[in-house]
Amino acid sequence: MRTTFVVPDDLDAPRRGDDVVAPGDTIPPHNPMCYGCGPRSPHGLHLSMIAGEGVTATGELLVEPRFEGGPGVIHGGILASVFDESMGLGLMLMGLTAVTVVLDIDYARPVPIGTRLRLDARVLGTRRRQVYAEATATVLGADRAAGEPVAGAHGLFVIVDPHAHFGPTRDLGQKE
Ligand SMILES: CCCCCCCCCCCC(=O)SCCNC(=O)CCNC(=O)[C@H](O)C(C)(C)COP(=O)(O)OP(=O)(O)OC[C@H]1O[C@@H](n2cnc3c(N)ncnc32)[C@H](O)[C@@H]1OP(=O)(O)O
Repeated sequence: MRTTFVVPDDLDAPRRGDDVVAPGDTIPPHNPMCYGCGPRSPHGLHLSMIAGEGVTATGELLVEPRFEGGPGVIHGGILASVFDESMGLGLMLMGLTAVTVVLDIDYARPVPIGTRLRLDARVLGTRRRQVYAEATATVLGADRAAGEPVAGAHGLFVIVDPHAHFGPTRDLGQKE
């Protein structure tokens, strides 16, 4: 996967939080109305990720017709949202809240509607409040050479205090 994103070479190793879900368990949505992971979001992606070992997570996404961009293929912005959320859920395994400040997507192949994608996300490391993560999307059930990713992403997230960060906007959120 080609990328122009530069990952610093002096990152601290990511540490899994103490009170987070075990490997093999579903990472809970951080907000039921979240467009990415919220089960109650009316038009959302309803993305779900499973915790892996360390600070890694995997998930699947069926590319539904409502995700169409170019004729018969996924919209690039939808795929960007999928990557943003899959990395965001993955880094919750560190037991902290962080928000995206940089999202970098590499679109390697068109992704047809009806495709089932496997998502692999992992935190690469941290530097002070910065958290670097990456993710890939691979076609499930395809005979594409050795499961080569069709797209990849890097994200830079910044750790925030959730009460301070979301306090001013919390009342604007959709009510369930
Ligand atoms: C309830 C559960 C919810 C859980 C929520 C989980 C969500 C998961 C999935 C969805 C994720 C999203 O889409 S989040 C939505 C989209 N993102 C946002 O709305 C974020 C908007 N941005 C911000 O609010 C602000 O930039 C902050 C709070 C993130 C940072 O501002 P700040 O607190 O003033 O901190 P600041 O000093 O600027 O930056 C901290 C460090 O990060 C670096 N830094 C900051 N921005 C950048 C940048 N663009 N590129 C490089 N580096 C950067 C700085 O150099 C600094 O490094 P150094 O000095 O340490 O070296």
